[in-house]
Amino acid sequence: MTQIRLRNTMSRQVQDFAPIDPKNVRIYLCGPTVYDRAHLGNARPVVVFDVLQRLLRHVYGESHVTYVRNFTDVDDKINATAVKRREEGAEGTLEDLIRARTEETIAWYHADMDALGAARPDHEPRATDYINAMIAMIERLIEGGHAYAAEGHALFRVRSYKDYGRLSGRSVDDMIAGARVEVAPYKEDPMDFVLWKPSDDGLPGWDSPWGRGRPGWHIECSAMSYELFGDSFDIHGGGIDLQFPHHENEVAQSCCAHPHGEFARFWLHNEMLQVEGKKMSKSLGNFFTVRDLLDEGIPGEVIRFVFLQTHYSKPMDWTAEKARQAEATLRKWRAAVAGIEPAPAAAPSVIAALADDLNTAGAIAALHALSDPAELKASAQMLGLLLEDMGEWAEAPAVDLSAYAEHLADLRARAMETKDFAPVDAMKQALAAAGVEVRMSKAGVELSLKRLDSVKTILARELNARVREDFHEAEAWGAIARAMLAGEQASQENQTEMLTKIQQDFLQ
Ligand SMILES: Nc1ncnc2c1ncn2[C@@H]1O[C@H](COP(=O)(O)OP(=O)(O)OP(=O)(O)O)[C@@H](O)[C@H]1O
Ligand SMILES: [Zn+2]
Repeated sequence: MTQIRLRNTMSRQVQDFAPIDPKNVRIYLCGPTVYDRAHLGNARPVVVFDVLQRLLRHVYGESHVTYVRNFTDVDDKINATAVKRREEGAEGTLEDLIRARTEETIAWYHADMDALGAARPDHEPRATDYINAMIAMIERLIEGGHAYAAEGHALFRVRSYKDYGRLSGRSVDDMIAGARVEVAPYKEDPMDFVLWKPSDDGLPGWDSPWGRGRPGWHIECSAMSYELFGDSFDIHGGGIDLQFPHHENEVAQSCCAHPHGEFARFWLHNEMLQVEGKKMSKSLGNFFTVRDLLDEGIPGEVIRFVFLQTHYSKPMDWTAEKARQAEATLRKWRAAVAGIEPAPAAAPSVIAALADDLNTAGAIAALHALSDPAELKASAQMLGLLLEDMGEWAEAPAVDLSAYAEHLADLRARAMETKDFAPVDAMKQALAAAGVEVRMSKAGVELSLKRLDSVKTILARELNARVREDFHEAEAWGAIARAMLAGEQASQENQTEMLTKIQQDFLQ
């Protein structure tokens, strides 16, 4: 049997993975708070853990894995949207409006993650369906001296758990010194965190021994994983941004409520999708959604491929160039495997890479080396690529390069007379920069396409060159753009319209 090795955040080491019960390997992934569309960063854990569950099913058997990903549907931001809708005249109670908002967001989430080829988990528990389990867990914590009630709240007594800080490698005293804790009059200690808090009238709440209120975020995952998995399970995952405090607090709650269990044996954290060195996040506002990319015509499979080219433990950026290259590779592979049945087994090289702490980049490199299309298909499917139901792609735009070649040949003929080769050089450079490979010899001009930037990008470069008063370069970009537009059979009118629009955009 393949030995899977995984980096365990708890031990900070890559360890051999052995499930508690090989007939039921259990993974829990912290899911989204369903108040809005998922941004691209939110999709990274989904893709990473989708590959992990595929690998586990491959090794332990299709039906021997239980994959759980929750929906957090108790949240101030959800409430705020519902309140706003009610103020705008929407009908129904606040509960109805909240439910409508979460249903809507869950449907978007499913559609977006389906488009990335991520299999739906076996269970998708919603926090609001587990309130009683959360209350029961808090009561156990209070009985055990690990929590206390104060002013309508229930709080976890952090000093009662000696291993607090082990997962994130922080000491309680450092945390206090760093003052990253909220001081509140009802807390015994500033480190203590909320298990239950009162709800204002007019906001959703549930009756509890501490009054009408709602659960804190951390207790949700502890209670839902306990209900579905019991006191010990195999792998707990999420983004590295959740390591502290969310996961640290989950460990404290679960281990204190069920001291005979181990809670999660392995902790796996994916690094962040970044934008210019910063985490993509709603709060920083530096985000775009998965839907934005899909609407731009970027297939979900391309998004998945781009994610998998970086190891999950490394930060990464999204770039248009990465997407372009991923698309080119996938087009090539899709053509190679069209109509072919996948081989019965994936290539050992691909499995070996994945088993080595989910080395997805290594697995992709191994895919490139496969020559049998049936094996390529079976192996790519291990990564959730080349799946049957990912839909047809639009044809790649056929680009006729003859117009460019003719233009370049004309320029060269003219340069032979004038002895001014600057226009030829400018055109060659522009073509290369736009993604066209140029070879010129006595016999003629030979062009081949590696990729081609959009007309809009090219026209922006033309304007840029004009602003710099580099007229040869500007002329070269202009020639490329005209040839492209002609290739796309844009009417003369369209060309002018497009040019004007782009000039306006550019000059803003
Ligand atoms: N930039 C990112 N890169 C990778 N994973 C991320 C990123 N941002 C959030 N995640 C992960 O997405 C999952 C869902 O998180 P959650 O719903 O709490 O995010 P959010 O609150 O909408 O995001 P934000 O962090 O932008 O406020 C979590 O596992 C989280 O770790
Ligand atoms: Zn969680």
